[in-house]
Amino acid sequence: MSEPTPTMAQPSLTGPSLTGPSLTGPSATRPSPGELARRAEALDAADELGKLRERFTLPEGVVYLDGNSLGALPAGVAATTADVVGRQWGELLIRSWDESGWWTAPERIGDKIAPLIGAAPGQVAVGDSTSVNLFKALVGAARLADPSRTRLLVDASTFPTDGYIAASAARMTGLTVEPVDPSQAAAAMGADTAVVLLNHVDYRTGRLHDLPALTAAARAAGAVMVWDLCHSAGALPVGLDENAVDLAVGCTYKYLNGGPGSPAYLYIAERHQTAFDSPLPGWNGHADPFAMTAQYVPATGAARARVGTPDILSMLALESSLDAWDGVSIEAVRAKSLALTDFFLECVAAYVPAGNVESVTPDEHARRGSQVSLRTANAREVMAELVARGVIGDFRAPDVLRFGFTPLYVGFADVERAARTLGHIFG
Ligand SMILES: Cc1ncc(COP(=O)(O)O)c(C=O)c1O
Ligand SMILES: Nc1c(O)cccc1C(=O)C[C@H](N)C(=O)O
Repeated sequence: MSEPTPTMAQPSLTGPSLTGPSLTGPSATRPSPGELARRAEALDAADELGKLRERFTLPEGVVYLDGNSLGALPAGVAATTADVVGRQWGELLIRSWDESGWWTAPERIGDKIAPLIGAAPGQVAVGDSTSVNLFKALVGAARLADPSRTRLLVDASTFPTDGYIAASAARMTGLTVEPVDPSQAAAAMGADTAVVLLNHVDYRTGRLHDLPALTAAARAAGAVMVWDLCHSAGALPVGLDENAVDLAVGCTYKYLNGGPGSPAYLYIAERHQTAFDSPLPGWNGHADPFAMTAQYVPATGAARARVGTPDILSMLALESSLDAWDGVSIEAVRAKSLALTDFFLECVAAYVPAGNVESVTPDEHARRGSQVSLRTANAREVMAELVARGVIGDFRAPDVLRFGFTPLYVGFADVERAARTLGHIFG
C-alpha cells in the first residue's frame, strides 16, 4: 500500500537516479488488446506454477501486485495459528517450549529458508526485525574485519533503515560510512574497506545488483560483505554459499509470505560462526541459556545470532507459510518472474498512451528483480485510482508506481488486467 508519509526522511545518502528505459516505441509494432488477452490466457494455461495460487487465500476480483511489500496469506496459516494459540499455548502452556518445538524454532525455520537463498543448513537464524539483524550483521562484520580498516561502504540508494543502522554501527565501531553507487562499488573497495553493505535488489527501482561479482570484489579487497536480501529472497536464486557471501539479512514478509511483521533472519557463513561476535548477546544466544551464568558464552552455529525470547506466534505463522514452497524450485520462480515482468512492460507499452509513464527498472534480465517501477506525474493519485479499481501496487515517493510480481500467486491475466487498468486511467 502507499507510504503513510510522502516526504519520509532519507538518510544522508543520495537518492536514486530515476533513469531507465522508455516505454515509448513505434505503435505499429505493438500488439492489440485482444491479442494480449489471448496471449495471457495461453501463458497461464502453459504455466507450471499456476496451480500454486491455490496455496494462497486472495480476495476475489483483486490483482495483487504488492507482494514485494507484504506477501499474500498462505492457505494453511490460519489453521496453524489457531492451533498454536488454542492448543500449544492454551493447553500445553509452558510445556510447549519443548513439546511443541518452540525453543528450536529460530534455527529450524532458518533451515527451511536456507535452500531458498542457497545456504546449507545451520547458517540461518530467524528472529527480530531486518533492522535489528542489520545491526547485528554490521557490528559483527566490523568486528570480523581487520581493525586497521576504516570504511563502511553502503549503496547510496539503499532502503533508509539500512543507511540509518549503518551510520549508527559505524559510530559505534569507529568506521566511516561511504555512500556508493552499486555500479561503482567494486571500484570503490580498497585496502581500507572494512565492510560493504549492499541491497541485492533496490527497493525503489527493482534493479538487481551483481551479487557474485560484488561479493568476489569484496573478498579480493579483504572486506566483509553483507547483503540485504529483502527484495530478492523468494523471488530469485541468491546463491549465498556458492558465492561465499559472509553475512546476509532479509525479511520474510515479502516474497516469503510470512505475514505482517514476521521475523527476519541473519545468515552467518559457517566459516565465520566461531569468530562472529554479536553486539546483542542476549541469553537466547548463550551456549547454555538455562545455566543462567553471569558470563556470556556464545552458542555454536547460527544460534549465536539469537537475542531474546523468540516471537513464537509470528514465527510459527512464518513456518507454516513456508509450506507454500514445498516442491517449488526457485529457478522456476525466477523464470516465471522474468516472463511476468516482460509481459507487464509489453502490456504497459501497448495500453498506456505514450509519454505518460517511464520504466525505471532495468530492461536487462540480469539487472531486474521481480518488480517493475514506473515513473509518472501524480503517482500517488494514480496508484490510489488503481487500488480503487482492484489493482493493488504501491507508491514510492516522489513519483514511482511500484508493482511487485510474486510468481507463486500472480498470473499473466493479472498482469494484462493491471496494465489495461493503468491504460484506462491515462486514457
Ligand atoms: C531493503 C529493505 N531493508 C530493510 C527493510 C526494513 O525491514 P524491517 O522493517 O523488517 O526492519 C525493508 C522494508 O521494510 C527493505 O525493503
Ligand atoms: N515493512 C513494511 C511495513 O511494516 C509497512 C508498510 C510497508 C513495509 C515495507 O516492507 C516497505 C518495503 N520494505 C519497501 O520496499 O518499501
